[in-house]
Amino acid sequence: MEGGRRGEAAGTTASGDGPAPVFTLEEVAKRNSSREAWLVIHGRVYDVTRFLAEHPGGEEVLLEQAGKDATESFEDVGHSTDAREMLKQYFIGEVHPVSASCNPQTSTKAFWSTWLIPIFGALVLGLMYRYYMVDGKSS
Ligand code: HEM
Repeated sequence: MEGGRRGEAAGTTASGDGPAPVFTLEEVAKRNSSREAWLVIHGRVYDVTRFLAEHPGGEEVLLEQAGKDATESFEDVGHSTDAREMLKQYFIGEVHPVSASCNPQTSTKAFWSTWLIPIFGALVLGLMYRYYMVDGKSS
């Protein structure tokens, strides 16, 4: 496959064994131009610089996402299995877990799921308990 050959020829750093390099979101954010374009998809960092001109969806959309977490846009397009396979060629490392949790996008989501929803659930349960207990006693 042509795509595979290109990936190997460029000697992708993280394709071998051993732990993958870890990057913070700040490091990724600096690579946001056609000179150097990195993006994050599902917590993994991809260097798409040499893919810009080849992307079937165009260079524009990749540059728009460069330096950022592109998971949502990548998934919204409904990329094929082939496209997902291609990701491997551009993989350069993982996102630092702490820097990822500082990402305003994900941390807002984490806040809702880890705190607000359980607190709300507990409140509803508490109210229901009170309501039924009081009701039960009075009748
Ligand atoms: C390294 C990451 C990416 C790879 C390897 C990739 C690969 C591909 C491939 C192979 C296609 C052809 C259709 C398919 O097979 O699904 C495609 C289409 C497309 N991609 Fe990407 N893509 C990447 C990231 C993105 C991102 C971040 C966006 C942001 C919006 C995007 C937007 C699109 C669009 C709009 C199309 C055209 C869909 C169409 O015409 O039907 N892609 N991509």
